[in-house]
Amino acid sequence: MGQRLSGGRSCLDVPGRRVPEPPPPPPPVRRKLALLFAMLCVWLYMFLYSCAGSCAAAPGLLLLGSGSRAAHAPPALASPAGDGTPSRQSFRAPPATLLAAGKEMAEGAESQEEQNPEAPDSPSPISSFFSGSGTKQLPQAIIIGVKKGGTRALLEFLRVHPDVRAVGAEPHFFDRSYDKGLAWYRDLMPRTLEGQITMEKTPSYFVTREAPARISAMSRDTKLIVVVRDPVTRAISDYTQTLSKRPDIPTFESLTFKNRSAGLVDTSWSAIQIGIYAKHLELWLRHFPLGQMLFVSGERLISDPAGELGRVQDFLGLKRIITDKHFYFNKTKGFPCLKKAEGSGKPHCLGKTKGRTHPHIDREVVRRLRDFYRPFNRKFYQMTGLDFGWD
Ligand SMILES: Nc1ncnc2c1ncn2[C@@H]1O[C@H](COP(=O)(O)OS(=O)(=O)O)[C@@H](OP(=O)(O)O)[C@H]1O
Repeated sequence: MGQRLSGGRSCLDVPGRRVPEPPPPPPPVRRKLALLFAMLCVWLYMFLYSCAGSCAAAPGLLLLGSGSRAAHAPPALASPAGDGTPSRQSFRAPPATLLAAGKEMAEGAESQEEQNPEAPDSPSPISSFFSGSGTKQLPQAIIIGVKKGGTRALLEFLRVHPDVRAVGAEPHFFDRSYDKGLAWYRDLMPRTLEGQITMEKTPSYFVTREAPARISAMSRDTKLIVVVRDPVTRAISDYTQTLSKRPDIPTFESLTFKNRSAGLVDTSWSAIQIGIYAKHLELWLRHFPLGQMLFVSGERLISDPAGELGRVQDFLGLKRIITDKHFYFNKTKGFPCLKKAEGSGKPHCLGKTKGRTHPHIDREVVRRLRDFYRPFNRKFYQMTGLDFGWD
């Protein structure tokens, strides 16, 4: 008698013969497996595609999928053609004029930020994996100043954001290399995906007479960030930097005055001139509305980095991803540091050239300088609508 596999009669039921090997899984099961496999492939592809930009900027895979690109895209800067060609271009210009000139001995070599290890252009392994994706865009946001304000700290902190891609070194395009043209400038930029913001920082732009018109010619929509710091401390910081390179320069006290007994401050010394923020800001306001500029407190960037970063992310139209969870206070360094740096994912403080010990400055000179800056500071508070509390 034939064996029955199921309750009903089967055409395989042959009387007197054994049932052959069990048949392969019925077609619906195989189809389901194939469908599952296909879905897995599609999901994997979408996952890799969506994280391409985020991974490239994020400290590690922990931030994957946290991107907010499309929802927080900045105003488009790209040309109507979408190839990043700016709508208004300006090529071949004479060299820019530094407003803050003079006292050559205590200037010059220090007009450029020292090469520092926290400003790598070399991408992380993940970034390298995705380096072929995206296109190079002109920056939509620039940290234009001020020198010694805390500009490197701000950029390094911002780079943690998956939607921010920034060039590591200072390009100095709008002050020193403008004649090289916008195509040259754009080529310095990292690749970005749609919705990611391209940024750079060059603090000397804030005191470069030609910079406002030139940036506006690139794009009137460029967002400008200025990190400001008490101009007296800033001047001492500036001097300290120069002193570290040229220990033979005159004292801060002697460089500060044209005539010390008369109390006449030397405004031609760049260390002094850069801190007259109201005067520089006037030039920018001829080309940009105030609302397109964000003033970051250099002091609060140290005391409350997450708070200042919150303001910056809002200004850039970014989701608030960088929070106090990203920072810790390093007692040895005496500054906030990143728990996970962009690229390495390891704890990271800024290098030795940031956070130097300042030399002692005669109290009377500091007092005179405070008196000198007070009216300019007040004007600056008035213009920006922000009281930085330096007086
Ligand atoms: N987190 C953190 N770590 C280290 N340093 C910090 C940080 N936040 C702000 N700062 C302050 O940044 C000052 C240097 O400013 P900049 O980066 O704008 O300098 S530069 O113009 O690019 O040379 C630097 O000035 P000095 O202290 O005078 O060296 C620092 O006070």
